[in-house]
Amino acid sequence: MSHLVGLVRAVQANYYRVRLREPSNGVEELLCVRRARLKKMGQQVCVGDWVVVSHPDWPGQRGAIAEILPRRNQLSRPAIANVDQILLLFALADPPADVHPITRFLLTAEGLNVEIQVVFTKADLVSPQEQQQWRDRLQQWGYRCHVLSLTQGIAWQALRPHLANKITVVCGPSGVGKSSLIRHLTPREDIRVGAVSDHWHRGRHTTRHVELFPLAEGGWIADTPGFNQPELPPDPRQLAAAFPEIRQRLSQDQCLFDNCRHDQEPGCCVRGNWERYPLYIEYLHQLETIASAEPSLAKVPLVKAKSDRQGQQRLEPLLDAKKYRRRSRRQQHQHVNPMAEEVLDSEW
Ligand SMILES: Nc1nc2c(ncn2[C@@H]2O[C@H](COP(=O)(O)OP(=O)(O)OP(=O)(O)O)[C@@H](O)[C@H]2O)c(=O)[nH]1
Ligand SMILES: [Zn+2]
Repeated sequence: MSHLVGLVRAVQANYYRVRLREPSNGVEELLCVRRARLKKMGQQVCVGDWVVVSHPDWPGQRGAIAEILPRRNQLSRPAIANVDQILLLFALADPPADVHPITRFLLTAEGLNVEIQVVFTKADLVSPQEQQQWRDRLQQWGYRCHVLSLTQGIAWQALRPHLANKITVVCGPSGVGKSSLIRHLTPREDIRVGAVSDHWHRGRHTTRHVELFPLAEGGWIADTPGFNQPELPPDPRQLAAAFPEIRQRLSQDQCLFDNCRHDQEPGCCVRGNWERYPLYIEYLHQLETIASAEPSLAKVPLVKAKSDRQGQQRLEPLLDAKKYRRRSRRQQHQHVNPMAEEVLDSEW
């Protein structure tokens, strides 16, 4: 007997809305519960999971989830499995585009290890010059972006090929047009989930409800209402990897120290006058201050607090005995500039 396989589109209380891979008996979706065995094993079903459904009740359009197929990945906030890409949406105006929130969303998305699409909306509210400035800016940061207007119907259709046959999660600040874009992209659908029950509709509009909507070109898209205050990565050591500008510099050059924080260290190839460098430093210091106050994050300390001559506390990099040491003579010949060497000898 062939398995009945489907995609979990939405989770509400103890019910799972499952879109079947192939419609069966004239039914596309089943409202499912989770088999007791899964519950006993503590296996949570989440939106985006591919599942095996058993005990279909075709007239009632009900079923039970018997098995969760292996996940490729899983976002935790909101809980969505098998995500192919994050679509980051920002408005060019109303609310105005601002480097800080844009960077925080980018950092969060970078931490998820999935593809990133950057979209600027409300192009109708700014001049073509301003649109181009943001394009250029993002390009310098290492991202290509789409610029569109929903009210003027400009360019949003060009997004379609980038979404086809993928699970896309839309994130961005409040009011940038996330739900408007999803409404444009998804065909009006008649959700036929039987007598779906009050259970389902109650709480549908809670801010944290996550749902996958089918795209006309194939694939699925989800909004992330209520997740518009992204946090920085919890570990300062992950921060540098989330900046394409830093990745690019490190792919072409090397810092003197293996665990360089790219702050004040001698021989750092990352420090420079690129636009978001001051932002990197600001976030790094914020994270290090938090990490040094939280023992769990400070297992491998990165910084130590030291009083300077004026009695002011400041944070200094702590040297890892093995890693944070001078390079061998041979390596020094290849890389080190004499100034850095001098600082090394006198300070460390
Ligand atoms: N001028 C202009 N307004 C737009 C455009 N797209 C959306 N809007 C308007 O922007 C406002 C916010 O849009 P929403 O789709 O609710 O934004 P959202 O990102 O889902 O907001 P939250 O639900 O708060 O997260 C609405 O009044 C839309 O009509 C656009 O391209 N141009
Ligand atoms: Zn460095």
